[in-house]
Amino acid sequence: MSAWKLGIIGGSGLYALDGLENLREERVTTPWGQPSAPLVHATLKGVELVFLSRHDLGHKIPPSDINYRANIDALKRAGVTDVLSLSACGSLREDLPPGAFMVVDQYVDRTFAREKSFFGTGCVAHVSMARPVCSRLSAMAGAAARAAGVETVADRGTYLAMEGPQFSTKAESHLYRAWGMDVIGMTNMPEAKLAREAELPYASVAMVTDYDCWRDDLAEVNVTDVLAILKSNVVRAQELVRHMTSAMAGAKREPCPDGIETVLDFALITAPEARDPGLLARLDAVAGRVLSN
Ligand SMILES: CSC[C@H]1O[C@H](OP(=O)(O)O)[C@H](O)[C@@H]1O
Ligand SMILES: Nc1ncnc2[nH]cnc12
Repeated sequence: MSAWKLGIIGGSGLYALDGLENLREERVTTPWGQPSAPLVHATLKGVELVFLSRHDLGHKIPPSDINYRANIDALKRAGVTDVLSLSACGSLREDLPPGAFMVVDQYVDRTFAREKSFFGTGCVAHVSMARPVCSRLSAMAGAAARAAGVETVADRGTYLAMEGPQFSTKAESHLYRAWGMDVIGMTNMPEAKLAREAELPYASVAMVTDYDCWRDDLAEVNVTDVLAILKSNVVRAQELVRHMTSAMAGAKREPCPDGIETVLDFALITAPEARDPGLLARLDAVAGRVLSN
């Protein structure tokens, strides 16, 4: 058994994983409230994984109501070493058609109605988000997407996170293209920021379902069309996960090459005597490594 323990956050259309072994469902709560769904502990190709459905079975939770803090805290408590996010997205680029997968390497966060940090009054921290994803996990995700037979795989690109739940106006869609954004979605922020605060290496595969609404020659994005494309994307995402765990089974896990597992060494600013014991207690999983002595 390798030392990898992969956390997988499944987005729209991906409410469960196929082919899991030694499956055990666990309903947990965290100091931040309840995660979106029960954690599914399992093995795949001999690698331990923990699956969490972001919107819950039946797609009950909208992007703004997802308890991102509870989701990341729960995965951290479950002992995952790495987190892979699988998400539907709209494309802002002609050469990323529906069915293409993009491994995200940058974000622009335009969300505004979500809790974005584990830290706050009584324990202030500022982590770097300059390089928001884990380069090793992202490279593995790109290789696994190709091995899964995905025709168009982009190894990098910027994901614009919008608040939603409404899709964008044409003016917004054109603006984001002018900004050089590649894909658009509603969930990767603050998820990626919180994973970083929790010192969890995070990678995200954005699976294109539509061209949003910037193309005048095509119908504007709507849920019915998204669902039709999602079905085939999800089959390939399941295959991607199988290839990813195969690669992990064959490679001993070394510490994250980007130093993500120790970012809090350089992030806490509140003097020890000024820290709020109540907040410190809630941070036991996320920041216990640096706060426990
Ligand atoms: C069903 S279309 C809009 C919905 O899909 C994406 O969700 P996820 O990132 O969890 O796959 C998008 O962000 C919206 O929440
Ligand atoms: N066009 C779009 N905008 C935001 N989120 C999406 N998820 C899938 N397609 C999307």
